[in-house]
Amino acid sequence: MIRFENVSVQFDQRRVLHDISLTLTEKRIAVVGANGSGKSTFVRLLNGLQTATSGTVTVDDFNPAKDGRKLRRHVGFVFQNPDNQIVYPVVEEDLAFGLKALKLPKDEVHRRIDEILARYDLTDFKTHPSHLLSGGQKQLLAISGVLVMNPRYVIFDEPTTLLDLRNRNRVERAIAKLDQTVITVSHDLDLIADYDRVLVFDQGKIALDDTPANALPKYREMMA
Ligand SMILES: Nc1ncnc2c1ncn2[C@@H]1O[C@H](COP(=O)(O)OP(=O)(O)OP(=O)(O)O)[C@@H](O)[C@H]1O
Repeated sequence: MIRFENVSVQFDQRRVLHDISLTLTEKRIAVVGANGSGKSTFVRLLNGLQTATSGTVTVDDFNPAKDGRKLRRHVGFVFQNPDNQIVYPVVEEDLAFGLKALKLPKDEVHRRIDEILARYDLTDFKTHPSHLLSGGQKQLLAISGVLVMNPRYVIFDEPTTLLDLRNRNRVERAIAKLDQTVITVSHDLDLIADYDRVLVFDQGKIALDDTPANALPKYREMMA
């Protein structure tokens, strides 16, 4: 369970999140809103990439402000641009990178890597240079690098923005199949149309908190 209690975030003199209080228990939660409304700041609070200026964030038994390292294994984060996420020059090395910190037996490391490559049709690219993958394959590799760690939550920050329609659809299907709790920031409203809950951000506050069926038509009106 995720809980925000009176959470605000301020950069210099500017408040970008205002006194957010909520509890998240749903399996698929979408975060939408205009550019600069605070969506990324909100989700970055969930794995300690961002700390609250005031208030408390709790993710299960973790306090992201204090348990950053442990929490990053519990809460995986997929960035918009996979180039910011893929750090090693060869596909299998990139997947092994995070796993090293878990100190797993070698055969378990290989098993997890082979399983995730197979899941996303990347097996043939196991020993390929990561930077030569297509944009869609890179995004799937970035997702694989997060999932191979078996996180409890996966956050996607605009996962389809840079993709063509075919790869967008692949990523949509990949997200839909996940067992984890998923929190997705997106401007792609079709991507989140069947989610359980939508949080609509407006100038650092939650303007709407509802099902997609109720929230999205109102959001479209807000943006008209
Ligand atoms: N590290 C930072 N230092 C200063 N200002 C920041 C920082 N991070 C974000 N901001 C500012 O906070 C506000 C909210 O940014 P945020 O990235 O959370 O918005 P967003 O809703 O995710 O926007 P977008 O849809 O454009 O990605 C913006 O005005 C942004 O410029």
